[in-house]
Amino acid sequence: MKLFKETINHFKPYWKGLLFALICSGIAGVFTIIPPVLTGKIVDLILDKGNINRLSLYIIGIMVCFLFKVIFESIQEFTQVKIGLDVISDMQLRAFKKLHKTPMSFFTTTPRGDMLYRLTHDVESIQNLNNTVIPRFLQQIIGAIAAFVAVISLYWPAAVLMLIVFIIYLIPSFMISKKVRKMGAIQREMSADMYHHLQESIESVRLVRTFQTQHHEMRKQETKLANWKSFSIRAALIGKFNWRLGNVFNNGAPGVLMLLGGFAIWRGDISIGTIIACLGFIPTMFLPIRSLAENALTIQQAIPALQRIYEYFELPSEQEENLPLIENIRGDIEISNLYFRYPDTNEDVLKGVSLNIKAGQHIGIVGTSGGGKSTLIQLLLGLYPPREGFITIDGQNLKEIECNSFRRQVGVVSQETFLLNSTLRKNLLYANPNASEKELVDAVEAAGLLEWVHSLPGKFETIVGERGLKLSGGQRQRVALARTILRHPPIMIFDEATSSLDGETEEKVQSSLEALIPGRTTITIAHRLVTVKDADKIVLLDQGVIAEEGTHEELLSLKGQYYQLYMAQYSELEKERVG
Ligand SMILES: Nc1ncnc2c1ncn2[C@@H]1O[C@H](COP(=O)(O)OP(=O)(O)OP(=O)(O)O)[C@@H](O)[C@H]1O
Repeated sequence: MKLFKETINHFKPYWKGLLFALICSGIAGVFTIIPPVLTGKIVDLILDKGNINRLSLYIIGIMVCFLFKVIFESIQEFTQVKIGLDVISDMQLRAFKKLHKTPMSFFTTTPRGDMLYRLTHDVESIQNLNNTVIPRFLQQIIGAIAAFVAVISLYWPAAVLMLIVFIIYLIPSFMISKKVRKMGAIQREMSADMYHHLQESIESVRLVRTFQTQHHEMRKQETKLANWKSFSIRAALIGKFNWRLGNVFNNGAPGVLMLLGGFAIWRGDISIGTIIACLGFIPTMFLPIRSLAENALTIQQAIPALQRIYEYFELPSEQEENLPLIENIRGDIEISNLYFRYPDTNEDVLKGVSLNIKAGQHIGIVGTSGGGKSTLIQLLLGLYPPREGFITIDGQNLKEIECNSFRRQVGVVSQETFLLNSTLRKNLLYANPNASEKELVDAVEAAGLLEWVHSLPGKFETIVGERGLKLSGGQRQRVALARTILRHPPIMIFDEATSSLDGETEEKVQSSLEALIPGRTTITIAHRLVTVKDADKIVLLDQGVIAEEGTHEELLSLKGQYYQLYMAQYSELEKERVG
Protein backbone atom coordinates (compact mmCIF):
# COMPACT_ATOMS: atom_id res chain seq x y z
CA MET A 1 0.00 0.00 0.00
CA LYS A 2 2.86 2.32 0.95
CA LEU A 3 4.56 1.40 -2.29
CA PHE A 4 1.43 2.30 -4.21
CA LYS A 5 1.03 5.64 -2.39
CA GLU A 6 4.67 6.58 -2.95
CA THR A 7 4.38 5.72 -6.66
CA ILE A 8 1.18 7.78 -7.02
CA ASN A 9 2.98 10.74 -5.38
CA HIS A 10 5.69 10.55 -8.00
CA PHE A 11 3.11 10.61 -10.80
CA LYS A 12 1.10 13.52 -9.34
CA PRO A 13 3.05 16.33 -11.03
CA TYR A 14 2.26 14.74 -14.40
CA TRP A 15 -1.49 14.37 -13.90
CA LYS A 16 -2.41 16.46 -16.96
CA GLY A 17 -0.39 14.22 -19.29
CA LEU A 18 -1.85 11.14 -17.63
CA LEU A 19 -5.38 12.46 -18.10
CA PHE A 20 -4.61 13.08 -21.77
CA ALA A 21 -3.31 9.50 -22.10
CA LEU A 22 -6.43 8.19 -20.39
CA ILE A 23 -8.71 10.12 -22.76
CA CYS A 24 -6.77 8.77 -25.79
CA SER A 25 -7.07 5.29 -24.36
CA GLY A 26 -10.83 5.73 -23.82
CA ILE A 27 -11.28 6.85 -27.44
CA ALA A 28 -9.19 3.86 -28.61
CA GLY A 29 -11.43 1.64 -26.40
CA VAL A 30 -14.53 2.87 -28.25
CA PHE A 31 -12.89 2.02 -31.57
CA THR A 32 -12.06 -1.43 -30.13
CA ILE A 33 -15.65 -2.39 -29.42
CA ILE A 34 -17.17 -1.31 -32.74
CA PRO A 35 -15.50 -3.96 -35.05
CA PRO A 36 -16.86 -7.09 -33.25
CA VAL A 37 -20.36 -5.53 -33.21
CA LEU A 38 -20.07 -4.83 -36.96
CA THR A 39 -18.76 -8.38 -37.53
CA GLY A 40 -21.89 -9.75 -35.82
CA LYS A 41 -24.03 -7.53 -38.02
CA ILE A 42 -22.21 -8.77 -41.16
CA VAL A 43 -22.91 -12.39 -40.16
CA ASP A 44 -26.61 -11.68 -39.59
CA LEU A 45 -26.77 -9.73 -42.89
CA ILE A 46 -25.25 -12.64 -44.83
CA LEU A 47 -27.47 -15.24 -43.14
CA ASP A 48 -30.62 -13.14 -43.69
CA LYS A 49 -29.53 -12.36 -47.28
CA GLY A 50 -30.11 -8.65 -46.50
CA ASN A 51 -28.97 -5.50 -48.34
CA ILE A 52 -25.51 -6.34 -49.71
CA ASN A 53 -24.60 -2.59 -50.02
CA ARG A 54 -24.53 -2.33 -46.24
CA LEU A 55 -21.96 -5.11 -46.18
CA SER A 56 -19.27 -2.91 -47.77
CA LEU A 57 -20.25 -0.06 -45.46
CA TYR A 58 -19.70 -2.30 -42.43
CA ILE A 59 -16.35 -3.52 -43.77
CA ILE A 60 -15.15 0.07 -44.36
CA GLY A 61 -16.41 0.90 -40.87
CA ILE A 62 -14.28 -1.92 -39.37
CA MET A 63 -11.16 -0.73 -41.23
CA VAL A 64 -11.64 2.91 -40.18
CA CYS A 65 -12.16 1.80 -36.56
CA PHE A 66 -8.88 -0.15 -36.57
CA LEU A 67 -7.05 2.83 -38.06
CA PHE A 68 -8.31 5.23 -35.36
CA LYS A 69 -7.68 2.64 -32.64
CA VAL A 70 -4.03 2.41 -33.71
CA ILE A 71 -3.64 6.21 -33.89
CA PHE A 72 -5.09 6.89 -30.43
CA GLU A 73 -3.29 3.95 -28.85
CA SER A 74 0.04 5.20 -30.26
CA ILE A 75 -0.52 8.73 -28.90
CA GLN A 76 -1.46 7.29 -25.51
CA GLU A 77 1.54 4.94 -25.45
CA PHE A 78 4.00 7.69 -26.38
CA THR A 79 2.58 10.09 -23.75
CA GLN A 80 2.75 7.44 -21.07
CA VAL A 81 6.27 6.28 -21.91
CA LYS A 82 7.43 9.90 -21.73
CA ILE A 83 5.75 10.48 -18.37
CA GLY A 84 7.15 7.17 -17.09
CA LEU A 85 10.68 8.18 -18.06
CA ASP A 86 10.21 11.58 -16.40
CA VAL A 87 9.08 9.85 -13.22
CA ILE A 88 11.98 7.36 -13.27
CA SER A 89 14.50 10.18 -13.79
CA ASP A 90 12.92 12.03 -10.85
CA MET A 91 13.19 8.90 -8.70
CA GLN A 92 16.80 8.25 -9.63
CA LEU A 93 17.76 11.86 -9.00
CA ARG A 94 15.93 11.84 -5.65
CA ALA A 95 17.76 8.68 -4.57
CA PHE A 96 21.09 10.13 -5.77
CA LYS A 97 20.51 13.42 -3.92
CA LYS A 98 19.54 11.50 -0.81
CA LEU A 99 22.78 9.52 -0.96
CA HIS A 100 24.74 12.76 -1.00
CA LYS A 101 22.91 13.99 2.08
CA THR A 102 23.08 10.80 4.06
CA PRO A 103 25.49 10.49 7.03
CA MET A 104 28.99 9.11 6.39
CA SER A 105 28.19 6.12 8.61
CA PHE A 106 25.87 4.87 5.85
CA PHE A 107 28.79 4.63 3.41
CA THR A 108 31.00 2.77 5.82
CA THR A 109 28.30 0.19 6.55
CA THR A 110 26.70 -0.24 3.08
CA PRO A 111 28.50 -2.14 0.30
CA ARG A 112 29.19 0.10 -2.66
CA GLY A 113 27.95 -2.61 -5.06
CA ASP A 114 24.54 -2.49 -3.40
CA MET A 115 24.27 1.27 -3.87
CA LEU A 116 25.31 1.06 -7.53
CA TYR A 117 22.96 -1.86 -8.16
CA ARG A 118 20.00 0.11 -6.84
CA LEU A 119 20.79 3.15 -8.95
CA THR A 120 21.43 1.18 -12.16
CA HIS A 121 19.89 -2.33 -12.36
CA ASP A 122 16.90 -1.61 -10.15
CA VAL A 123 16.11 1.55 -12.07
CA GLU A 124 16.49 -0.41 -15.31
CA SER A 125 13.94 -3.01 -14.28
CA ILE A 126 11.46 -0.25 -13.37
CA GLN A 127 12.17 1.22 -16.79
CA ASN A 128 11.38 -2.11 -18.49
CA LEU A 129 8.04 -2.18 -16.73
CA ASN A 130 7.37 1.41 -17.64
CA ASN A 131 8.30 1.20 -21.31
CA THR A 132 6.59 -2.02 -22.21
CA VAL A 133 4.03 -3.21 -19.71
CA ILE A 134 2.28 -0.20 -18.15
CA PRO A 135 1.24 1.78 -21.29
CA ARG A 136 -0.20 -1.34 -22.98
CA PHE A 137 -1.80 -2.49 -19.76
CA LEU A 138 -3.80 0.74 -19.55
CA GLN A 139 -5.00 0.25 -23.14
CA GLN A 140 -5.86 -3.36 -22.36
CA ILE A 141 -7.77 -2.54 -19.17
CA ILE A 142 -9.81 0.17 -20.91
CA GLY A 143 -10.37 -2.15 -23.89
CA ALA A 144 -11.51 -4.94 -21.55
CA ILE A 145 -13.95 -2.65 -19.69
CA ALA A 146 -15.34 -1.38 -23.00
CA ALA A 147 -15.66 -4.97 -24.27
CA PHE A 148 -17.41 -6.02 -21.06
CA VAL A 149 -19.90 -3.14 -21.38
CA ALA A 150 -20.50 -4.09 -25.03
CA VAL A 151 -21.16 -7.74 -24.12
CA ILE A 152 -23.63 -6.65 -21.37
CA SER A 153 -25.55 -4.61 -23.93
CA LEU A 154 -25.48 -7.44 -26.51
CA TYR A 155 -26.36 -10.39 -24.25
CA TRP A 156 -25.88 -9.87 -20.51
CA PRO A 157 -25.75 -13.61 -19.44
CA ALA A 158 -22.58 -13.89 -21.56
CA ALA A 159 -21.06 -11.01 -19.56
CA VAL A 160 -21.93 -12.69 -16.23
CA LEU A 161 -20.43 -15.97 -17.45
CA MET A 162 -17.21 -14.23 -18.48
CA LEU A 163 -17.03 -12.48 -15.13
CA ILE A 164 -17.32 -15.82 -13.30
CA VAL A 165 -14.54 -17.36 -15.46
CA PHE A 166 -12.45 -14.26 -14.83
CA ILE A 167 -12.82 -14.50 -11.03
CA ILE A 168 -12.04 -18.25 -11.01
CA TYR A 169 -8.79 -17.50 -12.82
CA LEU A 170 -7.88 -14.50 -10.65
CA ILE A 171 -7.78 -16.46 -7.36
CA PRO A 172 -4.96 -18.93 -8.21
CA SER A 173 -3.22 -16.30 -10.34
CA PHE A 174 -3.15 -13.87 -7.41
CA MET A 175 -1.70 -16.51 -5.09
CA ILE A 176 1.00 -17.49 -7.57
CA SER A 177 1.84 -13.82 -8.23
CA LYS A 178 2.38 -13.24 -4.51
CA LYS A 179 4.84 -16.13 -4.39
CA VAL A 180 6.62 -14.96 -7.55
CA ARG A 181 6.92 -11.46 -6.09
CA LYS A 182 8.57 -12.75 -2.94
CA MET A 183 10.95 -14.83 -5.03
CA GLY A 184 11.63 -11.80 -7.24
CA ALA A 185 12.74 -9.82 -4.17
CA ILE A 186 15.11 -12.58 -3.04
CA GLN A 187 16.44 -12.91 -6.59
CA ARG A 188 17.27 -9.20 -6.68
CA GLU A 189 19.06 -9.39 -3.34
CA MET A 190 21.11 -12.30 -4.71
CA SER A 191 21.96 -10.38 -7.89
CA ALA A 192 22.97 -7.33 -5.85
CA ASP A 193 25.23 -9.49 -3.72
CA MET A 194 26.89 -10.98 -6.82
CA TYR A 195 27.28 -7.52 -8.30
CA HIS A 196 28.93 -6.35 -5.09
CA HIS A 197 31.34 -9.29 -5.10
CA LEU A 198 32.25 -8.73 -8.77
CA GLN A 199 32.88 -5.06 -8.18
CA GLU A 200 35.00 -5.72 -5.09
CA SER A 201 37.04 -8.37 -6.91
CA ILE A 202 37.78 -6.03 -9.81
CA GLU A 203 38.65 -3.13 -7.53
CA SER A 204 40.96 -5.27 -5.44
CA VAL A 205 42.61 -7.04 -8.38
CA ARG A 206 46.07 -6.02 -7.18
CA LEU A 207 45.43 -7.46 -3.75
CA VAL A 208 43.97 -10.65 -5.24
CA ARG A 209 47.04 -11.21 -7.43
CA THR A 210 49.50 -10.30 -4.71
CA PHE A 211 47.98 -12.79 -2.30
CA GLN A 212 47.13 -15.29 -5.05
CA THR A 213 43.50 -15.60 -3.99
CA GLN A 214 42.05 -15.90 -7.52
CA HIS A 215 40.81 -19.44 -6.89
CA HIS A 216 39.12 -18.45 -3.68
CA GLU A 217 37.43 -15.48 -5.40
CA MET A 218 36.33 -17.65 -8.32
CA ARG A 219 34.91 -20.34 -6.05
CA LYS A 220 33.01 -17.67 -4.14
CA GLN A 221 31.54 -16.27 -7.38
CA GLU A 222 30.76 -19.80 -8.65
CA THR A 223 28.80 -20.61 -5.48
CA LYS A 224 26.90 -17.35 -5.66
CA LEU A 225 26.11 -17.93 -9.36
CA ALA A 226 24.99 -21.54 -8.75
CA ASN A 227 22.63 -20.47 -5.95
CA TRP A 228 21.26 -17.63 -8.03
CA LYS A 229 20.78 -19.92 -11.05
CA SER A 230 18.85 -22.63 -9.23
CA PHE A 231 16.68 -20.04 -7.49
CA SER A 232 16.01 -18.20 -10.77
CA ILE A 233 14.97 -21.45 -12.48
CA ARG A 234 12.42 -22.10 -9.74
CA ALA A 235 11.14 -18.51 -9.97
CA ALA A 236 10.86 -18.75 -13.80
CA LEU A 237 9.00 -22.09 -13.60
CA ILE A 238 6.43 -20.71 -11.20
CA GLY A 239 6.10 -17.52 -13.28
CA LYS A 240 5.56 -19.55 -16.49
CA PHE A 241 2.96 -21.72 -14.76
CA ASN A 242 0.94 -18.58 -14.13
CA TRP A 243 1.16 -17.67 -17.79
CA ARG A 244 0.04 -21.15 -18.92
CA LEU A 245 -2.88 -20.94 -16.54
CA GLY A 246 -3.88 -17.66 -18.22
CA ASN A 247 -3.76 -19.41 -21.60
CA VAL A 248 -5.97 -22.25 -20.38
CA PHE A 249 -8.63 -19.78 -19.30
CA ASN A 250 -8.29 -17.67 -22.42
CA ASN A 251 -8.75 -20.70 -24.68
CA GLY A 252 -11.41 -22.35 -22.52
CA ALA A 253 -13.67 -19.28 -22.24
CA PRO A 254 -14.96 -19.33 -25.90
CA GLY A 255 -15.99 -22.97 -25.46
CA VAL A 256 -18.05 -22.14 -22.35
CA LEU A 257 -19.56 -19.12 -24.10
CA MET A 258 -20.45 -21.15 -27.20
CA LEU A 259 -22.26 -23.67 -24.99
CA LEU A 260 -24.34 -20.90 -23.42
CA GLY A 261 -24.73 -19.05 -26.75
CA GLY A 262 -25.73 -22.19 -28.67
CA PHE A 263 -28.51 -22.87 -26.17
CA ALA A 264 -29.72 -19.23 -26.41
CA ILE A 265 -29.74 -19.37 -30.25
CA TRP A 266 -31.64 -22.69 -30.14
CA ARG A 267 -34.23 -21.03 -27.87
CA GLY A 268 -34.34 -18.06 -30.26
CA ASP A 269 -33.21 -15.51 -27.60
CA ILE A 270 -30.33 -14.13 -29.69
CA SER A 271 -29.06 -14.21 -33.27
CA ILE A 272 -25.91 -16.05 -34.46
CA GLY A 273 -24.39 -12.63 -35.20
CA THR A 274 -24.79 -11.59 -31.54
CA ILE A 275 -22.92 -14.63 -30.22
CA ILE A 276 -20.19 -14.15 -32.84
CA ALA A 277 -19.85 -10.52 -31.71
CA CYS A 278 -19.61 -11.70 -28.06
CA LEU A 279 -16.96 -14.28 -29.02
CA GLY A 280 -15.06 -11.49 -30.77
CA PHE A 281 -14.81 -9.66 -27.44
CA ILE A 282 -13.26 -12.56 -25.50
CA PRO A 283 -9.60 -11.91 -26.49
CA THR A 284 -10.00 -8.21 -25.58
CA MET A 285 -11.56 -9.11 -22.21
CA PHE A 286 -8.85 -11.59 -21.34
CA LEU A 287 -5.95 -9.55 -22.68
CA PRO A 288 -5.11 -7.73 -19.40
CA ILE A 289 -4.81 -10.95 -17.37
CA ARG A 290 -2.92 -12.72 -20.10
CA SER A 291 -0.49 -9.87 -20.39
CA LEU A 292 -0.15 -9.73 -16.60
CA ALA A 293 0.82 -13.40 -16.60
CA GLU A 294 3.05 -12.96 -19.65
CA ASN A 295 4.91 -10.05 -18.07
CA ALA A 296 4.82 -11.49 -14.56
CA LEU A 297 8.60 -11.63 -14.35
CA THR A 298 9.08 -8.00 -15.45
CA ILE A 299 6.42 -6.90 -12.98
CA GLN A 300 7.73 -9.05 -10.16
CA GLN A 301 11.23 -7.74 -10.72
CA ALA A 302 10.10 -4.13 -10.80
CA ILE A 303 8.11 -4.23 -7.56
CA PRO A 304 11.05 -5.17 -5.28
CA ALA A 305 13.22 -2.81 -7.35
CA LEU A 306 10.80 0.01 -6.55
CA GLN A 307 10.87 -0.99 -2.89
CA ARG A 308 14.67 -0.95 -2.90
CA ILE A 309 14.77 2.53 -4.48
CA TYR A 310 12.14 3.82 -2.04
CA GLU A 311 14.27 2.59 0.87
CA TYR A 312 16.82 5.19 -0.18
CA PHE A 313 14.25 7.99 0.01
CA GLU A 314 13.83 7.18 3.67
CA LEU A 315 17.51 7.32 4.57
CA PRO A 316 18.26 9.78 7.34
CA SER A 317 19.89 13.06 6.36
CA GLU A 318 23.22 14.18 7.69
CA GLN A 319 21.65 17.43 8.88
CA GLU A 320 18.20 18.92 8.96
CA GLU A 321 17.22 21.18 6.06
CA ASN A 322 17.42 24.98 6.07
CA LEU A 323 20.16 25.43 8.67
CA PRO A 324 21.88 28.84 8.44
CA LEU A 325 24.91 29.11 6.14
CA ILE A 326 28.28 30.26 7.41
CA GLU A 327 30.04 32.70 5.09
CA ASN A 328 33.45 34.41 5.09
CA ILE A 329 34.82 32.55 8.05
CA ARG A 330 37.82 33.89 9.94
CA GLY A 331 39.01 30.48 11.05
CA ASP A 332 38.60 30.39 14.85
CA ILE A 333 38.00 26.77 15.87
CA GLU A 334 37.05 25.54 19.30
CA ILE A 335 36.90 21.84 20.01
CA SER A 336 35.36 21.19 23.40
CA ASN A 337 35.35 17.96 25.39
CA LEU A 338 34.78 15.77 22.34
CA TYR A 339 33.76 12.14 22.78
CA PHE A 340 33.19 9.97 19.74
CA ARG A 341 32.80 6.34 18.77
CA TYR A 342 32.17 4.93 15.29
CA PRO A 343 28.73 3.45 14.56
CA ASP A 344 28.37 -0.22 15.55
CA THR A 345 31.40 -0.08 17.85
CA ASN A 346 31.45 0.21 21.62
CA GLU A 347 34.71 1.94 22.34
CA ASP A 348 35.36 5.66 22.23
CA VAL A 349 37.98 6.71 19.71
CA LEU A 350 38.08 10.27 21.07
CA LYS A 351 37.84 10.69 24.83
CA GLY A 352 37.30 14.26 25.93
CA VAL A 353 39.43 16.10 23.34
CA SER A 354 39.55 19.89 23.77
CA LEU A 355 41.54 22.20 21.54
CA ASN A 356 41.46 25.92 20.91
CA ILE A 357 42.68 27.14 17.53
CA LYS A 358 42.86 30.86 16.80
CA ALA A 359 42.31 32.16 13.28
CA GLY A 360 45.59 32.07 11.33
CA GLN A 361 47.30 29.64 13.71
CA HIS A 362 49.17 26.59 12.49
CA ILE A 363 48.46 23.49 14.55
CA GLY A 364 50.34 20.23 14.23
CA ILE A 365 48.72 16.97 15.31
CA VAL A 366 51.03 14.05 15.94
CA GLY A 367 50.80 10.80 17.84
CA THR A 368 50.72 7.05 17.69
CA SER A 369 48.99 5.22 14.88
CA GLY A 370 45.26 4.77 15.59
CA GLY A 371 45.37 7.57 18.14
CA GLY A 372 42.36 9.34 16.54
CA LYS A 373 44.04 12.07 14.44
CA SER A 374 42.09 11.47 11.21
CA THR A 375 38.91 10.89 13.20
CA LEU A 376 39.25 14.31 14.79
CA ILE A 377 39.48 15.86 11.31
CA GLN A 378 36.41 13.94 10.15
CA LEU A 379 34.48 15.36 13.09
CA LEU A 380 35.81 18.82 12.39
CA LEU A 381 34.47 18.55 8.84
CA GLY A 382 31.10 17.52 10.26
CA LEU A 383 31.28 14.10 8.59
CA TYR A 384 30.35 12.42 11.89
CA PRO A 385 28.53 13.99 14.84
CA PRO A 386 30.26 13.82 18.25
CA ARG A 387 28.72 11.65 20.95
CA GLU A 388 29.43 14.36 23.49
CA GLY A 389 31.02 17.80 23.35
CA PHE A 390 30.92 20.29 20.49
CA ILE A 391 32.92 22.11 17.84
CA THR A 392 32.47 25.79 17.08
CA ILE A 393 33.63 27.69 14.04
CA ASP A 394 33.97 31.44 14.66
CA GLY A 395 31.83 30.87 17.74
CA GLN A 396 29.00 29.04 15.90
CA ASN A 397 28.23 25.45 16.80
CA LEU A 398 29.00 23.24 13.79
CA LYS A 399 25.83 21.29 14.51
CA GLU A 400 23.74 24.39 13.99
CA ILE A 401 25.17 25.58 10.69
CA GLU A 402 24.94 24.07 7.24
CA CYS A 403 28.05 21.91 7.11
CA ASN A 404 28.47 22.17 3.35
CA SER A 405 28.78 25.95 3.57
CA PHE A 406 31.61 25.40 6.06
CA ARG A 407 33.27 22.61 4.04
CA ARG A 408 33.35 24.88 0.99
CA GLN A 409 35.78 27.08 2.93
CA VAL A 410 38.10 24.28 3.99
CA GLY A 411 40.86 22.86 1.82
CA VAL A 412 41.84 19.29 2.61
CA VAL A 413 44.91 17.55 1.23
CA SER A 414 45.18 13.96 2.33
CA GLN A 415 47.24 10.93 1.47
CA GLU A 416 44.57 9.70 -0.90
CA THR A 417 43.93 11.91 -3.91
CA PHE A 418 40.97 11.08 -6.06
CA LEU A 419 41.42 11.97 -9.71
CA LEU A 420 38.58 12.15 -12.20
CA ASN A 421 39.00 10.29 -15.48
CA SER A 422 39.31 13.60 -17.28
CA THR A 423 41.81 16.30 -18.27
CA LEU A 424 44.28 17.76 -15.83
CA ARG A 425 42.49 21.12 -16.22
CA LYS A 426 39.11 19.63 -15.22
CA ASN A 427 40.70 17.87 -12.28
CA LEU A 428 42.26 21.10 -11.09
CA LEU A 429 39.19 23.25 -11.67
CA TYR A 430 37.01 20.73 -9.85
CA ALA A 431 37.62 22.68 -6.65
CA ASN A 432 36.82 26.03 -8.23
CA PRO A 433 35.28 25.94 -11.71
CA ASN A 434 35.25 29.75 -11.91
CA ALA A 435 39.01 30.19 -11.46
CA SER A 436 40.74 32.23 -14.19
CA GLU A 437 43.58 30.90 -16.37
CA LYS A 438 46.05 33.02 -14.37
CA GLU A 439 44.80 31.62 -11.07
CA LEU A 440 45.14 28.12 -12.50
CA VAL A 441 48.72 28.67 -13.64
CA ASP A 442 49.65 30.39 -10.36
CA ALA A 443 48.23 27.52 -8.31
CA VAL A 444 50.09 24.94 -10.37
CA GLU A 445 53.28 26.94 -10.00
CA ALA A 446 52.81 27.28 -6.23
CA ALA A 447 52.38 23.52 -6.03
CA GLY A 448 55.66 23.10 -7.94
CA LEU A 449 54.02 21.43 -10.92
CA LEU A 450 54.30 23.99 -13.71
CA GLU A 451 57.44 22.58 -15.26
CA TRP A 452 55.97 19.09 -15.27
CA VAL A 453 52.70 20.31 -16.85
CA HIS A 454 54.66 22.01 -19.64
CA SER A 455 56.54 18.81 -20.31
CA LEU A 456 53.26 16.93 -20.98
CA PRO A 457 52.33 16.68 -24.69
CA GLY A 458 48.74 17.78 -24.00
CA LYS A 459 49.71 20.25 -21.22
CA PHE A 460 46.56 21.02 -19.17
CA GLU A 461 44.44 19.00 -21.59
CA THR A 462 46.23 15.71 -20.83
CA ILE A 463 43.83 13.05 -19.65
CA VAL A 464 44.73 11.82 -16.17
CA GLY A 465 43.01 9.40 -13.84
CA GLU A 466 41.52 6.01 -14.56
CA ARG A 467 42.13 5.75 -18.29
CA GLY A 468 44.68 8.46 -18.82
CA LEU A 469 48.16 9.30 -17.74
CA LYS A 470 49.04 7.62 -14.48
CA LEU A 471 50.46 10.07 -11.99
CA SER A 472 53.03 9.21 -9.37
CA GLY A 473 52.13 9.58 -5.68
CA GLY A 474 54.01 12.89 -5.49
CA GLN A 475 52.39 14.29 -8.63
CA ARG A 476 48.95 13.31 -7.40
CA GLN A 477 49.53 15.06 -4.11
CA ARG A 478 50.75 18.17 -5.79
CA VAL A 479 47.66 18.19 -8.02
CA ALA A 480 45.63 17.95 -4.81
CA LEU A 481 47.61 20.81 -3.40
CA ALA A 482 47.07 22.97 -6.50
CA ARG A 483 43.34 22.25 -6.22
CA THR A 484 43.35 23.46 -2.65
CA ILE A 485 45.28 26.61 -3.55
CA LEU A 486 42.72 27.38 -6.28
CA ARG A 487 40.03 27.39 -3.68
CA HIS A 488 41.70 30.04 -1.47
CA PRO A 489 40.34 28.42 1.70
CA PRO A 490 40.61 30.25 5.03
CA ILE A 491 41.14 26.86 6.72
CA MET A 492 43.52 24.22 5.43
CA ILE A 493 43.99 20.66 6.60
CA PHE A 494 46.92 18.48 5.60
CA ASP A 495 46.42 14.88 6.64
CA GLU A 496 49.71 13.07 6.02
CA ALA A 497 49.84 15.07 2.81
CA THR A 498 53.53 14.47 2.21
CA SER A 499 54.02 11.09 3.79
CA SER A 500 54.20 9.07 0.56
CA LEU A 501 56.81 11.31 -1.03
CA ASP A 502 60.54 10.78 -1.26
CA GLY A 503 62.77 13.15 0.68
CA GLU A 504 63.50 15.55 -2.18
CA THR A 505 59.87 15.76 -3.39
CA GLU A 506 58.63 16.09 0.16
CA GLU A 507 60.88 19.06 0.67
CA LYS A 508 59.53 20.72 -2.48
CA VAL A 509 55.89 20.05 -1.58
CA GLN A 510 56.54 21.09 1.99
CA SER A 511 57.93 24.44 0.92
CA SER A 512 54.87 24.93 -1.34
CA LEU A 513 52.67 24.18 1.66
CA GLU A 514 54.56 26.55 3.90
CA ALA A 515 54.09 29.36 1.40
CA LEU A 516 50.35 28.87 1.72
CA ILE A 517 50.15 28.77 5.50
CA PRO A 518 50.54 32.45 6.55
CA GLY A 519 47.16 34.08 7.18
CA ARG A 520 45.20 30.83 7.19
CA THR A 521 44.17 28.49 9.96
CA THR A 522 46.15 25.36 9.21
CA ILE A 523 46.02 21.89 10.74
CA THR A 524 48.77 19.48 9.80
CA ILE A 525 48.68 15.82 10.75
CA ALA A 526 52.07 14.21 10.42
CA HIS A 527 54.04 11.18 11.48
CA ARG A 528 57.36 12.86 10.69
CA LEU A 529 57.71 15.43 13.42
CA VAL A 530 59.93 17.68 11.32
CA THR A 531 56.84 18.49 9.22
CA VAL A 532 55.17 20.28 12.14
CA LYS A 533 58.27 21.60 13.91
CA ASP A 534 57.44 25.21 13.08
CA ALA A 535 53.76 25.01 14.01
CA ASP A 536 52.38 27.50 16.57
CA LYS A 537 51.15 24.61 18.65
CA ILE A 538 51.67 20.86 18.48
CA VAL A 539 49.17 18.41 19.94
CA LEU A 540 50.09 14.81 20.71
CA LEU A 541 47.05 12.58 20.47
CA ASP A 542 47.39 9.21 22.12
CA GLN A 543 44.54 6.70 22.27
CA GLY A 544 41.90 9.39 21.87
CA VAL A 545 43.35 11.72 24.51
CA ILE A 546 45.52 14.82 24.17
CA ALA A 547 48.60 13.65 26.04
CA GLU A 548 50.85 16.67 25.41
CA GLU A 549 50.40 20.15 23.95
CA GLY A 550 52.80 23.02 23.27
CA THR A 551 55.40 24.33 20.83
CA HIS A 552 58.18 22.09 19.53
CA GLU A 553 60.63 23.46 22.07
CA GLU A 554 58.15 23.25 24.95
CA LEU A 555 57.33 19.63 24.15
CA LEU A 556 60.98 18.69 23.86
CA SER A 557 61.71 20.24 27.23
CA LEU A 558 58.85 18.19 28.75
CA LYS A 559 60.92 15.10 27.95
CA GLY A 560 57.68 13.12 27.55
CA GLN A 561 56.18 11.13 24.65
CA TYR A 562 56.91 13.82 22.06
CA TYR A 563 60.52 13.91 23.14
CA GLN A 564 60.74 10.12 22.90
CA LEU A 565 59.21 10.15 19.43
CA TYR A 566 61.49 12.93 18.29
CA MET A 567 64.55 11.20 19.64
CA ALA A 568 63.53 7.94 18.00
CA GLN A 569 63.05 9.65 14.61
CA TYR A 570 65.95 12.04 14.75
CA SER A 571 68.45 10.64 17.20
CA GLU A 572 71.01 10.25 14.48
CA LEU A 573 70.48 13.79 13.33
CA GLU A 574 70.60 15.17 16.83
CA LYS A 575 73.74 13.21 17.62
CA GLU A 576 75.39 14.71 14.59
CA ARG A 577 74.23 18.21 15.54
CA VAL A 578 75.39 17.90 19.15
CA GLY A 579 78.58 16.25 18.08
N1 LIG B 1 35.09 3.77 9.92
C1 LIG B 1 35.55 3.28 11.09
N2 LIG B 1 34.80 2.43 11.80
C2 LIG B 1 35.24 1.94 12.97
N3 LIG B 1 36.42 2.25 13.54
C3 LIG B 1 37.21 3.10 12.86
C4 LIG B 1 36.84 3.66 11.61
N4 LIG B 1 37.83 4.46 11.18
C5 LIG B 1 38.81 4.41 12.14
N5 LIG B 1 38.44 3.60 13.12
C6 LIG B 1 39.21 3.31 14.36
O1 LIG B 1 39.39 4.52 15.06
C7 LIG B 1 40.65 4.59 15.65
C8 LIG B 1 41.36 5.90 15.26
O2 LIG B 1 41.58 5.88 13.87
P1 LIG B 1 42.21 7.13 13.11
O3 LIG B 1 42.24 6.80 11.66
O4 LIG B 1 41.52 8.36 13.54
O5 LIG B 1 43.67 7.13 13.70
P2 LIG B 1 44.94 7.95 13.25
O6 LIG B 1 45.51 8.55 14.49
O7 LIG B 1 44.62 8.89 12.15
O8 LIG B 1 45.86 6.77 12.74
P3 LIG B 1 47.02 6.77 11.62
O9 LIG B 1 48.10 7.65 12.15
O10 LIG B 1 47.46 5.35 11.58
O11 LIG B 1 46.41 7.27 10.36
C9 LIG B 1 41.41 3.35 15.21
O12 LIG B 1 41.40 2.43 16.26
C10 LIG B 1 40.59 2.82 14.06
O13 LIG B 1 40.59 1.42 14.03
